[in-house]
This record gives sequence, C-alpha cells and structure tokens, in this order.
Amino acid sequence: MLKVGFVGWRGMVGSVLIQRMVEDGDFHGIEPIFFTTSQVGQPGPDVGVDVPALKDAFDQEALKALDVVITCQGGDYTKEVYEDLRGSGWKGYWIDAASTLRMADDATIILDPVNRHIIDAQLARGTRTFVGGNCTVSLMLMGLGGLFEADLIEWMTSMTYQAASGSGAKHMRELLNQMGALRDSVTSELADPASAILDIDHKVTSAMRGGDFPTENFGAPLAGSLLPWIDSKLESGQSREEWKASVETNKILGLQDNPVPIDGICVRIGSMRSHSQAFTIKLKKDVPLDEIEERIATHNDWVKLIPNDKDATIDGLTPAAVTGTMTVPVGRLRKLAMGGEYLSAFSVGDQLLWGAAEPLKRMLKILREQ
Ligand SMILES: NC(=O)C1=CN([C@@H]2O[C@H](COP(=O)(O)OP(=O)(O)OC[C@H]3O[C@@H](n4cnc5c(N)ncnc54)[C@H](OP(=O)(O)O)[C@@H]3O)[C@@H](O)[C@H]2O)C=CC1
Ligand SMILES: N[C@@H](CC(=O)OP(=O)(O)O)C(=O)O
Repeated sequence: MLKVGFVGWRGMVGSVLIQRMVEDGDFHGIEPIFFTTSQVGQPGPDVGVDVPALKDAFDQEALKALDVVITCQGGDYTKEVYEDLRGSGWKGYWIDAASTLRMADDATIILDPVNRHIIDAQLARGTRTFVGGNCTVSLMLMGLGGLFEADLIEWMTSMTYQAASGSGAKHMRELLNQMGALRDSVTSELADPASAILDIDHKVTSAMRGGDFPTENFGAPLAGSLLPWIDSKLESGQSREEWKASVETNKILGLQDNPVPIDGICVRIGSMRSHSQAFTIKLKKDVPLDEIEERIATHNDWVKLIPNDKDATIDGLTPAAVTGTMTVPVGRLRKLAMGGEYLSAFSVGDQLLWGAAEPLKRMLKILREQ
C-alpha cells in the first residue's frame, strides 16, 4: 500500500483536495499520513480511514519514509524541504500545488486531461516530481485544449478576471468585508427608494477611499473596483502571473522548442473563487466555427460549450454558475471583425478545483495505477 503524506491539507487548496478525495473514496487503499507545520501531535482529519496523529512537516526522517508527498502548503515550504529531501537520496514522488518547482527541468506540470501522454512519458523516464499548473493556465487549457490538440493556434491573448481566492483565504474574507463596508456606508439611503443615486455613489466612493476601509490584504479596494496587477513585476513589464501563461502552457504541452506565444493582462476582480478569461485567438487558418465548437466541446469530459447568445451566456458562463463545480464552460465563440482567422472566446472555471486541487488528486490516482 502506498504511504502518502499530506502537507498543507488544512489550507484552502488542501481542504478542497481532501474533500474531493473523500467524495471519490480515494483514501481507501492508501496509507495516508497527515503532516503539519503548527499542530504536531493533534488528531488527523476524518477521512473515513484511520490516520495517525499529525506529524511534523519538517521532519525529514518522517518524510523519507513516504512513497508520495502531496503538498499544498505553499512555495516557502517547498523551498525549505524539497532539496534536502531529494539530497538525502529520497526517491519518492513529490506532488506539489506551489509554483516553486514548476519550471525546473526535472519537474512535470500535471494536467492529465490535456497532457497525460507527457505525464506517462515522464513517469517512464523516472521523473518523480509533479507540479500542478497555475490556475489560469490550467483552466484555459481545460477550456481550449481541443484547439491546441489540433494545432490550430498561432498566438493568443488571455485577459483574465481572477477571483479573490487566488490570493488566499484572508483575501476572500477581506473582499466580503469590503463589500459589507460599502453597503453599510449607504444603508439608510438604500432603504429610501427616493434617495438620489449620485449621493449614494458619492458616499460609496468616499467609503472606498477612506482610511478605515479594510485593505490590509489586497492593499487597495477590490469590491466596487478591480486590480489590474497580480504578483510581482518582471523586467519584461509583465506581471509574474502574465508570464506564466506562455511558459507554463508550452511546458504542459511539450512545445518548449516551438512555443505558441500567449500574453495578456491579469486582473483581480471581486469574484470569490472562479477565474474568468477572455481570449483573442489568432488561428493558423480560417477554420469554420462549427468545427472549432466541435473540437472544443469534445476535448474532455468537463468542458461545456455555451452557445453565443445572451440567455445561455448569462445563465452558464459566470462565476456564480460555475463555482463549486468541475465544469469549465467556454462561450462567446465568434469570429472577430479582423477576419476569419481571429476568434474570440470566454471561459470560467473554479480555480480551487481544476485550477489547483484536481490535477494533484488525479496524479495520485495515476501513480496508484502504475
Ligand atoms: N490559493 C490558490 O488559488 C492556489 C494556491 N496554490 C498553492 O497552494 C499554496 C497554499 O495555498 P492556500 O491553500 O490558499 O493557503 P492557506 O493559507 O489556506 O493554507 C496554508 C497553510 O496555512 C496553515 N494555516 C494556518 N492557519 C490556518 C487556518 N486557520 N486554517 C487553515 N490553515 C491554516 C496551514 O498549515 P498547518 O496545518 O501546517 O498549520 C495550511 O496548510 C499556495 O501557497 C500556493 O503555492 C496553488 C494554486 C492555487
Ligand atoms: N496567482 C494565482 C493563484 C496561485 O496560487 O497561482 P500559482 O499557483 O501560479 O502561484 C492567483 O492569484 O489567482
């Protein structure tokens, strides 16, 4: 039985992973051991099978005894533990949600509905480090995988609308507190249908700019606003989040030698846990729209084609419709005014499921099938 260590299982990504594994009965047939950086000795979670008390996530000896480590603890943990563990000669499988190791030569980015052939080839070569992709990248590929598979894309832009959850649990709370503070600033005016909308607008804007508006985590108002920068600045002028689109996509698809250029602007908006993206796609040739739709819709079991009409779009192509589900809807598909080779598309996906936890869960299953 595989001995599988779970690190970071209590966090937001980790708890979605555990929830999905319990739902699918994945804890049966493995020996799960739970680790912590702060609660050593406390009881492990209820996952339907017996688990020992929590072990120290920095205990190299305990980690070395494992066949598989799955970590959702974050990049700092990976930096602190991974090299020493490998340096000690440990030959187990390391499955990680953090970005730290993604671009390392000996690591494979996992998104098996899109790159199972690469995962299998890497396993056969003896690769033992597998890392989940950036959430926008994984969600984009789940939606547009059919176009990449048919080698139809010459270049692409991705303009993102990213949820608060991508920054972590504290940020989700802060977004809600910001929303509440905005409403609280005009409670009496909202109760009076005769109050002037411009007065309401003025008060809301003042509240947003006020010194007591809760911005400790985002550093600025997000509710009622947006933040067109995610992560650090690179020399190229891109944000790190924008840079990941091209490098990670091409690594996932094994196209590093002949990469598809992908670039855009990543924006944080006030949705809770679903990321959306608007794409402009330059096709290699003028492919009919019905063929494009067919290729997108049949690529995997989770992508869902949304007809390009208003009702279907408002119904099915929003964070409110998608959050908490595995479905990745793709819609707003139409040829742009620039010509038959220019395609628009819009997609939405739960960034904690396909964007973070699901590829890790599925990688463990792949290992169990070996
Ligand atoms: N958020 C996202 O969208 C994505 C995140 N990732 C990666 O996953 C990593 C983890 O992200 P995320 O899950 O958001 O991080 P969290 O901040 O939710 O959790 C990280 C760790 O914080 C500790 N912790 C301290 N207090 C609490 C508490 N009250 N409740 C739960 N955990 C607590 C836990 O460790 P302990 O039990 O040891 O104390 C937990 O494992 C990220 O750093 C990133 O590398 C990857 C893709 C997407
Ligand atoms: N940066 C992403 C979330 C994330 O954790 O990404 P990565 O796994 O690439 O660090 C967001 O803010 O929405």
